[in-house]
Amino acid sequence: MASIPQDAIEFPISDRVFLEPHLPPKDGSTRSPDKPFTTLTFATSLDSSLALSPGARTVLSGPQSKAMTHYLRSRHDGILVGVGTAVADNPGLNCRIVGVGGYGGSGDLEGQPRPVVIDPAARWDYSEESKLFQLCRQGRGRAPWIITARRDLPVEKQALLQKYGGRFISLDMSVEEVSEGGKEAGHHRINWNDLLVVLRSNGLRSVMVEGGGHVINTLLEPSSMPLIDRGVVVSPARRFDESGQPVSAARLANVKWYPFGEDVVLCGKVKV
Ligand SMILES: NC(=O)C1=CN([C@@H]2O[C@H](COP(=O)(O)OP(=O)(O)OC[C@H]3O[C@@H](n4cnc5c(N)ncnc54)[C@H](O)[C@@H]3O)[C@@H](O)[C@H]2O)C=CC1
Ligand SMILES: Nc1nc(O)c(N)c(N[C@@H]2O[C@H](COP(=O)(O)O)[C@@H](O)[C@H]2O)n1
Repeated sequence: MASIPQDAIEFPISDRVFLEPHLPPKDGSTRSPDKPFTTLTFATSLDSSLALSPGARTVLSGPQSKAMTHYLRSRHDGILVGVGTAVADNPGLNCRIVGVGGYGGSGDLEGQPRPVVIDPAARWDYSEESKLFQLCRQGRGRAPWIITARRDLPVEKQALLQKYGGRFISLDMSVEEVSEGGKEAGHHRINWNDLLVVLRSNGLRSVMVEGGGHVINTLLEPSSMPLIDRGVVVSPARRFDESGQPVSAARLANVKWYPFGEDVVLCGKVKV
């Protein structure tokens, strides 16, 4: 057996049982033939925050639920975050569970998910020192795919990605005009259906969406929420019924709560 890095995490078999009904089927089958099984997962504090302040890397999960996150990662082909999270957290986006590739498993990257970063304007200023690429060099993680609307991609950025087996994937996105501090600005808006189709056509049979806030809130909008197979809710935009009364933005079916170390884990099926 290959040596196991010191940051490897154990996730006991007994703790895996409750998660199984919420996970992508092991045979790779999906509800829809052209899209991956999509799980939305994130940690939230009692006051419903993802982080202490916008863009601050914040550890909310206790050790057991962090281990659960890593186990979930091992069960998905891809992990998706927005560029806000990539910039704020400098994340590894790999899986540290003992037995996956790079953590005592086979020498290759078996069980290691593909990081996917939504970065419409290609603003993420990654380098050789970014944690993701350090892990690639150590054989403990895969290089990211970056989903972008930009066509004129910087050559050096492309070269660095390619060196580690990552790449940019171009996707058409609409641009929304918004007013920011009195100034007009254009914000890209991804079509989640298109994105999932592209990820499936690139070989991902399952995707775990981790955050951050903008990613979660747009995925939970009524038009894209049906694309989620499993997940929970944080703070999506308000919805109103025909008479203008506010209605809850998302509800879950088959809800299960599991006390887990110092945290509580909520799993469910998004009810459309
Ligand atoms: N507690 C948790 O489980 C997690 C917490 N976080 C936290 O979330 C914070 C980052 O959240 P945000 O700033 O909201 O950043 P984000 O990670 O949601 O990224 C936002 C950016 O990604 C792109 N993007 C996202 N959704 C898009 C869409 N539908 N269409 C087009 N482009 C899109 C845009 O460029 C946007 O500016 C950080 O503090 C991070 O630590 C992040 C992941 C998980
Ligand atoms: N499960 C979970 N709990 C928290 O408290 C978190 N802040 C996060 N964040 C997500 O994990 C990424 C960082 O971890 P790695 O370096 O990849 O191990 C971060 O980017 C968020 O996606 N998750």
